[in-house]
Amino acid sequence: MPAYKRILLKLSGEALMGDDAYGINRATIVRMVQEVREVTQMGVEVAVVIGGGNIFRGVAGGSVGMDRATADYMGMLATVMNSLALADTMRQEGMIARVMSAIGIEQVVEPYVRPKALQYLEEGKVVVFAAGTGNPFFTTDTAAALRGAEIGAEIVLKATKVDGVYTADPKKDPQAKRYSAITFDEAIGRNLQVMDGAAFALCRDQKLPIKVFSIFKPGALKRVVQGEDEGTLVHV
Ligand SMILES: Nc1ncnc2c1ncn2[C@@H]1O[C@H](COP(=O)(O)OP(=O)(O)OP(=O)(O)O)[C@@H](O)[C@H]1O
Ligand SMILES: O=c1ccn([C@@H]2O[C@H](COP(=O)(O)O)[C@@H](O)[C@H]2O)c(=O)[nH]1
Repeated sequence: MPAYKRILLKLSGEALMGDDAYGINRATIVRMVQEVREVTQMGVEVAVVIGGGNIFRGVAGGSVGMDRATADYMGMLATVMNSLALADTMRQEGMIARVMSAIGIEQVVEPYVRPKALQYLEEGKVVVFAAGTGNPFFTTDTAAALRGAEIGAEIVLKATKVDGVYTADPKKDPQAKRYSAITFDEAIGRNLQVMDGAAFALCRDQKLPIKVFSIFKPGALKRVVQGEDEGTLVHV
């Protein structure tokens, strides 16, 4: 029995690489999609935001001398590519998905129109929100918070490379301890970098909880959706 009727799932772009150095690993994207399918089969309405870190990060482009806003637009276009790959894999796995872009690219995908997105969700289609917020200087974490709030999702699920929120970055500090739950104020106050501050602040203001869990752990998404103890809950 699912604990939620509608979720916003934020999928790590970087995780799409699997063991490759760059791009989209076929086996990885298929496995991710199969996990999403399991959840849709439980009757949960699923909207997805996928990152672009496997292809391009604006902040990295900016740091090597590119104009930051231009680099960020390239990052947003990277998320469009990932979204197309995700929706196509969903189609191959027997699901119906629609990609909606926050930046105009109409020959490729339809634009984001909130009522249309709501209609798709009510019809049981998976909606993939591409191009982040459509604005530079943001990330897809903030896009997930924004779209999650707009569509009335009950929770934002951040499926990432680590299995929760830690006292420090667990990839850098082996002594870091995982929280099973943490408030938004604490996460913001401690400057925990697992998600950007804008995303935390938006979810806090909208009282939209976030669950952070590992995208690499088989069955973790299903357990989260069933309300089981998995990852870290960030709450008001
Ligand atoms: N306090 C913390 N707790 C957990 N993870 C942290 C913390 N601080 C930093 N991190 C890092 O944050 C990363 C997750 O955020 P990030 O935005 O980089 O990934 P993503 O959303 O999975 O990727 P993408 O941007 O490609 O979609 C983790 O891989 C982890 O190393
Ligand atoms: O609203 C947004 C979302 C993303 N970007 C740019 O895209 C890249 C990739 O997104 P990640 O969340 O880092 O995976 C990001 O680094 C930004 O450069 C953006 O500008 N606005």
